[in-house]
Amino acid sequence: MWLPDRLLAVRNRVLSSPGFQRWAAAFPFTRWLARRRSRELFDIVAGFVYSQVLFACVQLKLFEILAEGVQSSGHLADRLGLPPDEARRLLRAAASLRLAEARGRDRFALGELGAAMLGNPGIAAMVEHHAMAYADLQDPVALLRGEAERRELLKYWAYVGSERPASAAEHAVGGYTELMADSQRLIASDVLDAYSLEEHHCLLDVAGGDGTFLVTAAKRWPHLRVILFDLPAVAERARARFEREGLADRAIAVGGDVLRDPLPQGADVVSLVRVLHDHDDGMAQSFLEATCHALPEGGRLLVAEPMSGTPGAEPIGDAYFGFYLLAMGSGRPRPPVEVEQMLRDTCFDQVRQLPTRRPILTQVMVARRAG
Ligand SMILES: C[S@@+](CC[C@H](N)C(=O)[O-])C[C@H]1O[C@@H](n2cnc3c(N)ncnc32)[C@H](O)[C@@H]1O
Repeated sequence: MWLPDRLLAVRNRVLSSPGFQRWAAAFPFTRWLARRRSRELFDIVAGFVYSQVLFACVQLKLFEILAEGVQSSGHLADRLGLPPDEARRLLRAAASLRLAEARGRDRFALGELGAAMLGNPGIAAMVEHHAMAYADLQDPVALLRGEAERRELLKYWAYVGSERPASAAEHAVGGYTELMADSQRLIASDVLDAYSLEEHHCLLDVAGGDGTFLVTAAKRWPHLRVILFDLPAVAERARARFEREGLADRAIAVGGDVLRDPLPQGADVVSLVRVLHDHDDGMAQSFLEATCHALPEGGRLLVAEPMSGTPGAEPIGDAYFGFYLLAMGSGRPRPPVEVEQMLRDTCFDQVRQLPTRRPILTQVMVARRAG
């Protein structure tokens, strides 16, 4: 065995020995580390229960109620429609997770994380739709083996596994399009802070959802024309959005299927935001090839999505998106080096990864359309 592997095996043998664990928990210099390790492990063990506490808070609109001010648990029980003891149980659980905050013996206020939830309504929408993801993830081994029976997310994401996604009706795309729009608000500004469109004249957002990303870009750069391409029922929503935002003179929405229809011409920069990781390798490559045909030589491609192995956000890319996309039935988070290779294998060069404010939300890569 290679020396580092042998050392790793020794470390793991020591860490898993009950005698060592007892000693480390008692010894003053290792006690803090032992406590941190056991807390980290317990957080993983209990993660589902923590999520369900949050789910209950969101469903009962606890954060909105607490935002009105400090209240007694009895008063909160009435407002939440819960028996007093169970309201207290929920409030204490929420306080332990910093979603709420205990004030005195029996009064509660909004906690730090509850306040952050209120500021980002997209997170609450995500929490509510997780009911489907968790139903699908009930038997992860069956999912990994391709033997799972329940597939709620597959129905929710109407385009996944569909032969003719372009024929998806409005009611089939409405749910996921709204969910994406809610979370896109957080992402768009980080992406556009990482890459300025000042020097570009026309941005084509492929699979751009309801246009939230393009609206943010168009408002930031008043000279910029923007084109959205998505499935017809989704593009229709974007068209209405552009009109509502007063952008109809420089924003258009085109409906179609990236894999069958030509993309609109005329853009000098194309974006794929949270698109590649949604698709298995062959399909993701086809999306990239379509963008090659839409861009002139020297045009730029922006790829923005959470990626595998992001320092400080490893569990988001690899555990959360890895298993979410498994349950959805398509795609996988890729490390930047793989995304770069896919870009080079199509028509792109000068691939660069750009730093983003919150890599936990998205990574950004920019590449040049080669000749
Ligand atoms: C995960 S969402 C991302 C939406 C948006 N870019 C964002 O980040 O909010 C993926 C988008 O791809 C679109 N899409 C999926 N397959 C497509 C296809 N074959 N042609 C065109 N759009 C497609 C979906 O309708 C959806 O809007």
